[in-house]
Amino acid sequence: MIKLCGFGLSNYYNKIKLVLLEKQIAFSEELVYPSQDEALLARSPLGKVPFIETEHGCLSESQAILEYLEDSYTELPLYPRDAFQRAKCRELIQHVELNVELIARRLYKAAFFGGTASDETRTEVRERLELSLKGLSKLAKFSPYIGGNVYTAADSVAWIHFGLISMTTQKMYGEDFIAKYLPATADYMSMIGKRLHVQAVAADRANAMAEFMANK
Ligand SMILES: N[C@@H](CCC(=O)N[C@@H](CS)C(=O)NCC(=O)O)C(=O)O
Repeated sequence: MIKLCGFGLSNYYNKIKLVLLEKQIAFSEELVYPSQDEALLARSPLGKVPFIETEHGCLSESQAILEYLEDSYTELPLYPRDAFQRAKCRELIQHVELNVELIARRLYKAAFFGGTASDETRTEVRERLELSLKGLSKLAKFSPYIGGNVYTAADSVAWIHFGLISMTTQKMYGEDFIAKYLPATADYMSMIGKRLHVQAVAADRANAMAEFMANK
């Protein structure tokens, strides 16, 4: 059985958890926090989460994990069948993660964990986020799903990251950039939020947050 390793506040961990649930793949979970411990580095080379344990060995990087799950468990596909549409789905995921989430990530410490961000960082992140979100607004369809009329892996990814990015920009700039540049996300997020497995992930994440706050 697949073992998913990481912690419930991690957006990339929750991305894979949601994919496992949507594809109805049996899995167990192991609570693992990122670190540079040798024991962890042997399982995840940068000490990051998530990673999964499979019968073949460990696998890190959430997108490699998602594609492994998609290739190995074909019954409930999360990518379209058509090659071009599959590529469009991957294109959306790449834009959300590389051009938006990874940029916003530079502010997470300052926004949520008592860190600081210089004025230069704040300005640079703002400019890059605004450009990227304008670009994403040209790609995202929200009709009603992000890539069109079928729920795909890109929706699992978008739902997970959009919420966190909204909170980050509200905290850092007093403005929700996701709502500003992707206004259709208001209806979209509440529609996706009604899905059974999305609700399960959201509930587990809320518990993880309560635990984190209690131990702060
Ligand atoms: N590209 C990685 C990103 C994973 C990632 O950044 N995970 C965070 C937790 S959400 C982490 O482990 N951070 C610790 C670190 O950067 O050292 C993936 O898609 O799996």
